[in-house]
Amino acid sequence: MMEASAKMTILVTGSSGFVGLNIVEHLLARGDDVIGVSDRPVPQIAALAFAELPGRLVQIVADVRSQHAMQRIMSEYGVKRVVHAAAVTSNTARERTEACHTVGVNMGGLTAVAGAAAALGVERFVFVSSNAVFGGGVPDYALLDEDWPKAPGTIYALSKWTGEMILDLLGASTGLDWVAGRLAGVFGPWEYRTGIRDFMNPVFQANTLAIAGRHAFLPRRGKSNWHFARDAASALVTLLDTPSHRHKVYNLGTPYVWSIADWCDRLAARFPAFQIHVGTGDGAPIDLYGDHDGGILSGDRFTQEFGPTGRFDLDAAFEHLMEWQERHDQFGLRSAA
Ligand SMILES: O=C(O)[C@H]1O[C@H](OP(=O)(O)OP(=O)(O)OC[C@H]2O[C@@H](n3ccc(=O)[nH]c3=O)[C@H](O)[C@@H]2O)[C@H](O)[C@@H](O)[C@H]1O
Repeated sequence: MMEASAKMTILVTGSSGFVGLNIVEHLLARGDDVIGVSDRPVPQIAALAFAELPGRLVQIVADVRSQHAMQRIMSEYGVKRVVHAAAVTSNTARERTEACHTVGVNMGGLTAVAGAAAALGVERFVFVSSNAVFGGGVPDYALLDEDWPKAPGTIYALSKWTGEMILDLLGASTGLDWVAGRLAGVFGPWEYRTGIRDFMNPVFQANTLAIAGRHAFLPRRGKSNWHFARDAASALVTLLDTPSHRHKVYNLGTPYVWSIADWCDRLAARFPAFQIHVGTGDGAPIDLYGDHDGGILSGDRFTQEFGPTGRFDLDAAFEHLMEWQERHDQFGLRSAA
């Protein structure tokens, strides 16, 4: 059962990151006040867009590893609920080369933020986890349930899985009402981490519209299980709104495979003057009509309990991303159309 929405003050860590920005936007749009905490400020373009929304955003640059700092912030602003999305994310240089830092931020940061929330009796805590906990050895496009064997293949993945266990212990000893949403690969608005050349965010150059992907992540064949950022944020906020969840962990993603060719057809129809080039970040071509080459499908438990929020609606996602790019004129879309 979801609670009737009354205006609230919600703390979002990692508020300047890709997923965090989508969560913040969702909350501000429905009128909640957000205390955004991260180690860098929200990009100016996002801050300007968010200023037009009904909710109010207070930005604080702070170290999520400091329980003292987190507790002071929560206490000062009367924070009732927390979404913890700050992390050293996967496939970044730091994650690959500084394991100690990744462990410190992802496990230490989680423990500090959750510890502060527990100490203050915050009513709900959502942890942004990852389906990386399952590792790479899963069957192609199997619909994984939450209890599928874990096999973290990186320190990042291990830090997310351990994070869930930390919360389990902390919840048992303090009564903290926590829940984890394990994200699948996410794409969409506010993707700044890898720059604008990210999967499905088209880049307009001369008369070519390039869709270039994040190295290892982009399927080389024409199917995908990627999850639209707005849907991911909406699913996480649904978990935030729900008291005493039936389960502690939810895989969040699309429960089915969708076609990159369908996405490209829409782009071609929208921008007939452009040639469309589709390739991976390293220049390798993608066979748009080929068979799939693996991925994890998830979101079944979420969909059964909360409805279709976790499903991927290709048309809605396409229109939303086009509208977002038009609004922010990210890629010279106005001159391109
Ligand atoms: O897909 C996923 O599975 C991932 O999705 C999300 O990552 P993204 O949003 O894609 O990553 P990114 O854009 O790099 O933002 C990181 C944010 O953390 C902040 N951050 C980082 C390090 C630090 O020490 N302190 C800090 O505040 C930093 O300032 C920024 O605001 C989840 O948040 C992640 O937990 C993981 O589950």
